[in-house]
Amino acid sequence: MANIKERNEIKKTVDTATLEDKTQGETKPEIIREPIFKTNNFNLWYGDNHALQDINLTFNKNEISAIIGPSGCGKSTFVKSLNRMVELVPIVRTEGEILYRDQDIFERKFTVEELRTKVGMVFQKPNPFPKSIYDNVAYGPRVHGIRKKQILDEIVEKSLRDAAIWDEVKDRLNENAIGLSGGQQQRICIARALATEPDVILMDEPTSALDPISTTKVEDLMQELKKNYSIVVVTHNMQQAARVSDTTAFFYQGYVVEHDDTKVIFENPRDQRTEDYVSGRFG
Ligand SMILES: Nc1ncnc2c1ncn2[C@@H]1O[C@H](COP(=O)(O)OP(=O)(O)OP(=O)(O)O)[C@@H](O)[C@H]1O
Repeated sequence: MANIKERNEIKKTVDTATLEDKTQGETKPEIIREPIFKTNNFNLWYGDNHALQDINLTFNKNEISAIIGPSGCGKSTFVKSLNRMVELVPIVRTEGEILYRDQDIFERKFTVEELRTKVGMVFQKPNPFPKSIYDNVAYGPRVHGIRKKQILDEIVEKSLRDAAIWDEVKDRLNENAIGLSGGQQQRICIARALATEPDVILMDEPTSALDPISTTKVEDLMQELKKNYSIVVVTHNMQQAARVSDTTAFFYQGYVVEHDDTKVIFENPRDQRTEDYVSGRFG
């Protein structure tokens, strides 16, 4: 096992460079990891409660980045900081930087609306509007001023296809979305998030209210989506993090204990607390 310094060096190389493996005399496809989000000493307080402490994380484009950790450690708070939704809580105060594509999301010139168009969110409990399936998906584009039926039709179909639910709902687009199963509702919510053409999708425990079959569908969908989007997912389900994610960050009591490739976090973690958590010794 490489020592910490060596492993940091390896990680640095992987994070910033183009990798070529010529060990077998052949060149493997290049792996380029391009940062999409980077936080620099990010801190957050709810009143006096210092809920996030010196968070330094980098998430890469076209990867699934998982956030794990025991209840109350700040996972949801962190993910809601990435699209500034957390600021809806009036007692919130933040310090430090969150860079989205190298741009500080707290800078004046970057509006919250612009940020949330680029960084969509899917919640724990499917929350479709009590409207038709069509109107749920067309909602965001309409807010952005798209009125032409033909364009809306195209966006709705593409979003539902990308969310892997088109075949199930194409003949009932005018039915109320509330009448769908939980798993279908969650994919409608994913389609709704996709309809505004985001770059990043934040998912806060997207399958915790779903049955195992729906969970598998959403996990398969995440694998498809990462080809075109970047995903940050909070999960309580360790197997899910291990199955779907490229990197995993382990949060504990408001700070990041360890962030690395998911394989390392689950098979060879540096920190005893990570080892104890991923092996189910506490949680
Ligand atoms: N709206 C809020 N107002 C005040 N404090 C809050 C609020 N939301 C969260 N907190 C506090 O911030 C800390 C982190 O909570 P958070 O919900 O981010 O944790 P979590 O890891 O997502 O937990 P869980 O896994 O149970 O969802 C906790 O101490 C919590 O009590």
